[in-house]
Amino acid sequence: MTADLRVYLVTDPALGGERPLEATVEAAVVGGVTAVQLRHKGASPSELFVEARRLLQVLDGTGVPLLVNDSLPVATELGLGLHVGRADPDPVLARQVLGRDVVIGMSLYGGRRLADDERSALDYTAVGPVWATSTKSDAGGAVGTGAIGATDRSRPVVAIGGIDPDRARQAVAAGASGVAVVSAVMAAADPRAAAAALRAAVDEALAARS
Ligand SMILES: Cc1ncc(COP(=O)(O)OP(=O)(O)O)c(N)n1
Ligand SMILES: Cc1ncsc1CCOP(=O)(O)O
Ligand SMILES: [Mg+2]
Repeated sequence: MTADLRVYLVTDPALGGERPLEATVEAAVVGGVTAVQLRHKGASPSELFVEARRLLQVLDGTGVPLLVNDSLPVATELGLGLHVGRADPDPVLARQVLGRDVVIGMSLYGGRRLADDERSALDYTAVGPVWATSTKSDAGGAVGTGAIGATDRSRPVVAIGGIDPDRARQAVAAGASGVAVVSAVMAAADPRAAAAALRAAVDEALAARS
């Protein structure tokens, strides 16, 4: 499936204070987020189901796809896209289970190349952390924008890790199709404005590239 990944919001329940998750996502979509991933490490499948259903309501009619992090059962049950990493479900199996109509992406670490079957299963890959981040404690050190160009580019590449609008511009200039952000939107006082600033930066950098 072709996905618009220009500004890809990855959620984190630990950020945003008292503000409900749905309120942040709704504002971020108004601001210009083009894809949303429900990421809630440590949540039980039933918690993920509840949260995903709420986010589906928020996204209904917007055209913005919802993915879930790590959980093939939740993606399968609710017809969501899926993001997987190193120790997660195999994307080739996930594609067989989920079909062609949802977005599937995978984190690529250490310059790993894609096998042919992975390439055809995946809609995008993610590289990071491009800049240092405190959002994911096991993310490792910053890999820098050079890693974007060095990543297998047979699928669209999304940059993640420490992204703000200025860095979003740099990531796109280095070859990314879009940026994935957690704290820049989830922890923002005004998530709509934060998303709009990121979207403007990405669109500007994409236009400058073409
Ligand atoms: C868009 C995007 N990029 C990278 C990740 C990280 O995935 P992973 O390496 O599996 O780590 P966890 O998110 O599961 O902690 C992501 N979720 N989304
Ligand atoms: C989930 C994930 N994967 C690599 S870095 C990261 C966290 C990025 O969070 P932030 O945008 O707050 O730096
Ligand atoms: Mg994972």
